Amino acid sequence: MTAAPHPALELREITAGYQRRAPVLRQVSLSVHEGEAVGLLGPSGCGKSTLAKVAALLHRPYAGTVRIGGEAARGWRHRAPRAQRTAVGVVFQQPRLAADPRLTLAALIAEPLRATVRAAEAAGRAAELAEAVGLGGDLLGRRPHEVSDGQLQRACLARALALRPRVLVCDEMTAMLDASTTAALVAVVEDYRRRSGAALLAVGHDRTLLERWCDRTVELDQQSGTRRCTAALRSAPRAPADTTAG
Ligand SMILES: Nc1ncnc2c1ncn2[C@@H]1O[C@H](COP(=O)(O)OP(=O)(O)OP(=O)(O)O)[C@@H](O)[C@H]1O
Repeated sequence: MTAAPHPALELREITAGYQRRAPVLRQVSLSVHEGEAVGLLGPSGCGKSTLAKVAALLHRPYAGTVRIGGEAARGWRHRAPRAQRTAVGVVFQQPRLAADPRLTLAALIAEPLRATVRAAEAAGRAAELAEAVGLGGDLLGRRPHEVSDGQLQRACLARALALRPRVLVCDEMTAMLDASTTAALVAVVEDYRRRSGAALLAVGHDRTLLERWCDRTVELDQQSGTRRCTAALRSAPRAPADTTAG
């Protein structure tokens, strides 16, 4: 009998927030397996983005364990080992806050590659990634303020995929986008997942989208009576018979 594979992403009993005595998340556990897509829903302010940041090794929890591919996180933010940092790609809701305004879209996409490959190779790969996310070559020389939110989000997704992450965290990636751009970006993520077997944690408010997109959804609940919301997870399977993003 072979042992069950480690989840691609495992969050175990995570307690996290911004004040140790009143954490936003209390002992929240969630696993996402290789090739699996999990949608994370819940009311505004209950801690979805906080959990996403913990999963992306960008926010250190007060307690609990994060495992990427079975290996416990060995640091947070820039102190995380490069191999662990690059194993998780992340796309945020607001591309203008996430993207360095000084960089062209080409440089933005290529930046994560520059540590490992020569500039010319990084530029070539950035052009391929841009094409994969539907970003016209004529836009690659522009800076964030010269493109739309949807175009900039496409560049941010291309950047997140540049190092071929084993886990992709999309924190309200499509919240600011119209239906056709949403469908296009979901299709890019799905194509990447199908080819790579990567795990997806997709955070959002759009229940219909996440129930169609993901294999299952989990819900962070707000417990009434607490000053801050405390999370408990409920799980639901994918909506039947519908596998495409609307
Ligand atoms: N940097 C911060 N410093 C202090 N408190 C914060 C910080 N970021 C978030 N919070 C608080 O932590 C709680 C959870 O925030 P979080 O952004 O994780 O919620 P969310 O479920 O993603 O909300 P939304 O759906 O509105 O995006 C909120 O009460 C929020 O005000």
